[in-house]
Amino acid sequence: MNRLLVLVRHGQSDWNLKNLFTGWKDPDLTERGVAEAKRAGEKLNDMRIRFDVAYTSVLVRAQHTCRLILEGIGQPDLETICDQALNERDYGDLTGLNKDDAREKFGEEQVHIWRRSFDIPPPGGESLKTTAERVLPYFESEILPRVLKGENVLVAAHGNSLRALIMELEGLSGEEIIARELDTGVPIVYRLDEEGKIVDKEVLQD
Ligand SMILES: O=C(O)[C@@H](CO)OP(=O)(O)O
Repeated sequence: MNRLLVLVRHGQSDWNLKNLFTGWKDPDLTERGVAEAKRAGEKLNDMRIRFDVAYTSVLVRAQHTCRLILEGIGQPDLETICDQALNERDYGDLTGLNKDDAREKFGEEQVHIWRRSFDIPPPGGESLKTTAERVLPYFESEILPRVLKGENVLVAAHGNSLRALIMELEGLSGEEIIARELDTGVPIVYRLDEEGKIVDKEVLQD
C-alpha cells in the first residue's frame, strides 16, 4: 500500500518577494512562484505520484500552488479540501510590515524572537505553538485517517502550518523545528506505515 503524504509550501508570493510579514493576508503567487509550483508538479509527475485527495488553506497562494501541481500531474479535478486550519500563522500587528524595517524599528533580536521562537507570539498574532494547536487537531481528525486508509494525500500550505505538521510527524522539539527553513515549492514526500510512522522521506529539491 502506498500511503504517501506530500507536503509542499506554496511558491513565492508577491509579499515574499516584497519581504513583508504575510500571515493571513492573501497575496497571490509571483511569476517565480507559479514556475516553482509547476516545477513541483513536474517532479511529482516524474515520480509517477498520483493523489486521492488534496488539502490546502483558504489562502490564494496555497490554493494556486495546489491547483498548478494537480494540473501538472494530470489530476486537475481531484477532490481538494480548503480549510482555515492550514492557514499560515497569523502575524498579528506585524502583518504588512517590511521585515528589514521591522528589524530597524524593533531590533534584530526581537524580530528573530517573533519569527522563530516556538511559543512567543508576535503582538496580536499566533506563535508556532498556537498555530500547531489548530493545525494538529485538523491533521489528526481529517488528514491522517485518509493516509492511514492507504490514500495518497497532498497538503499545499505555508511555512509555519507545515512546520507544525513536520514537528509532529518527525517527532521534533520546538527548538528543532524553528531552525528548519522550508523552501517554497519544494515537495517533501513521506511514506508512512499503517500506524502513521515515517518509513522514508524524500525532499524533492532541484
Ligand atoms: O511572512 C510570513 O507569513 C512568513 C512566511 O513567509 O514569514 P516567516 O518566515 O517570518 O515565518
